[in-house]
Amino acid sequence: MKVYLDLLRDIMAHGVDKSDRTGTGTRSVFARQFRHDLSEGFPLLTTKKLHFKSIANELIWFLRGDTNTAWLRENGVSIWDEWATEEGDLGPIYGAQWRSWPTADGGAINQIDYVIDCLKHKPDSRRILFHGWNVEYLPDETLSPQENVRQGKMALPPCHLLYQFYVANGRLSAQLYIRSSDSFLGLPYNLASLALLTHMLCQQCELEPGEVIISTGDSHIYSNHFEQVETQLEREPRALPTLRIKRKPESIYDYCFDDFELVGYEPHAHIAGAVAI
Ligand SMILES: Nc1nc(=O)c2c([nH]1)NC[C@@H]1CN(c3ccc(C(=O)N[C@@H](CCC(=O)O)C(=O)O)cc3)CN21
Ligand SMILES: O=c1ccn([C@H]2C[C@H](O)[C@@H](COP(=O)(O)O)O2)c(=O)[nH]1
Repeated sequence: MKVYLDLLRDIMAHGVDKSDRTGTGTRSVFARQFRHDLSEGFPLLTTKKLHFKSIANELIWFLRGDTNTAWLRENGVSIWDEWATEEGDLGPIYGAQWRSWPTADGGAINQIDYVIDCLKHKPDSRRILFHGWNVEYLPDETLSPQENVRQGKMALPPCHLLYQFYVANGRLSAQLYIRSSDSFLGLPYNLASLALLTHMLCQQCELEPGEVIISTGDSHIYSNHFEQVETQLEREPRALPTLRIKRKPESIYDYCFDDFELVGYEPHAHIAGAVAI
């Protein structure tokens, strides 16, 4: 993933050192974009080993509309634990907004159903998107994630916000806007997750995978990840794996981790880095 490594180089070389909410400190640039053609392989980093199980299960969990960590924990994923209440609640984060964006009359809108319907019946639409930034439920930054959840707010405001889809010549492309991007830890997850979602939508809607495009707002590297980033930049990228989906589930909501197989994933060793809370 040269495009990803180029972004890391760009941030290290041109970034401004800024303070941040977590008190860690970041080096940051604003507004970047990179793209990857899915016919060239599945965009899972090879310059460090990624835990694909966490990535796939997090996406399945979002699609379930789930916002409690219990299901994630049962499925071996701990990446959301630090922000959850003792009961595992995270407030109305991603899954809630994707699957049941609340309406003024007490109803809910399933934005994923809307996207699938567009892809099947109106693929030329310029309105094929879903959004997570529901301002009514954004947290109060002066309170902890857990206090926000207890007040009915999100534990964290969404980072990967806006997913837009585009069909041309039977190929589905997807662009994701990430307002704030932890480029060492979060971004590799966001990229692989976007690619996986695109593959799933292709299978469900009988389309071929096109490009994935990531556009980032505040694109940062935390100061306690600089060393890890340097290590990664010294490594030679390897061939990307390919994704095989072993069966066609009945709907986008029926995938499980075992449906996916990564063929030829031979990354460099994992590089640990602390997550800023
Ligand atoms: N600072 C920060 N960065 C993020 O990327 C992030 C947040 N906060 N808060 C909410 C979610 C949770 N996400 C996370 C949280 C932790 C890891 C992480 O520690 N990943 C390790 C492996 C951990 C594992 O798979 O169990 C890694 O090396 O990738 C990744 C994404 C993405 N988000
Ligand atoms: O999917 C995700 C979720 C979170 N992040 C990162 C981006 C920031 O480093 C933090 C969120 O802090 P804010 O102060 O709310 O921006 O989490 C990510 O990169 N990807």
